[in-house]
Amino acid sequence: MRKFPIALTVAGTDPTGGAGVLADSKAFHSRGVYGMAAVTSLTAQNTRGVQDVYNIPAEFLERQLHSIFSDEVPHAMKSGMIATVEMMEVIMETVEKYDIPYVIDPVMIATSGDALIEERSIEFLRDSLLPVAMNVTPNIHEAEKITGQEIRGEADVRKAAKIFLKELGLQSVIIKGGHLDGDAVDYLFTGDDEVAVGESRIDTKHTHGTGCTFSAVITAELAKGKTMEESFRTAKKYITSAIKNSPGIGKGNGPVNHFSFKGE
Ligand SMILES: Nc1ncnc2c1ncn2[C@@H]1O[C@H](COP(=O)(O)OP(=O)(O)O)[C@@H](O)[C@H]1O
Ligand SMILES: Cc1ncc(COP(=O)(O)O)c(N)n1
Repeated sequence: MRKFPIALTVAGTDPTGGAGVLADSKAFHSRGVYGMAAVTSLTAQNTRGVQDVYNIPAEFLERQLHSIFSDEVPHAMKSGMIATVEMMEVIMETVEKYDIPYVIDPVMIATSGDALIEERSIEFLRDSLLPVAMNVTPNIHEAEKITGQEIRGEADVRKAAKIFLKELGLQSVIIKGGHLDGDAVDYLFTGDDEVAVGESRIDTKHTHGTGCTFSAVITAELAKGKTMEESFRTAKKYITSAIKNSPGIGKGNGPVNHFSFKGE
């Protein structure tokens, strides 16, 4: 393990701490990694939904990233909610300049169903941002939006993965099956290799911030120098435990528990 692994998240805020940069930094900390955060949007949201969004001007995101990278280059970074094309451009330039492992959680809508990014950003994400990433972690809805393929089961997941790897220029993709029927199975595709990890579905409404947390754990593990497959397996164990032991905060879809996973 690196002596001081550093992971960076570039994402929005959730003032109730369930999703976005707060969830990410809790996950980084819990995995023994020093966390940094550059904020893309401030949201007014809670476990019941998103009440308002304020997008940070792209120039100010650029300043945050300059402050970080001119001082210390993180070992890995992730992004979550990136509402505008202008912010995506800034992130793309940073990743190209510093060439660090970069995981995209292609956040589009919140668990509550509220839209978090502009529709035109999806095209830029697909055509320009994805190719600079090491990995992307779409849920089923996001994978459908990006690939234009309907995903009903495992065979469709494989077809979509092929598009990510062969047409969109990704080295690897993790398609999360949290929204499919049956067990919660996630799939890592790297070239011709496929690793599927499934856990029994937990009957709960407390899944706010699961996608954020999952990709943050992957990023933390990559920052330590772990492989993509090792990082994926750790993230799956972490999120399962975090959902199982959710603290039951709020009146809606509550957050997960960052204290519960004790594994290596
Ligand atoms: N009810 C559940 N029981 C167990 N695991 C779940 C459940 N819901 C989601 N997960 C897992 O949480 C992670 C986030 O997945 P998903 O809900 O698909 O993404 P998102 O939060 O981006 O919508 C995945 O590892 C998924 O398998
Ligand atoms: C700032 C921010 N980023 C991401 C999400 C999505 O998280 P989830 O889909 O798990 O609710 C969110 N609700 N808010």
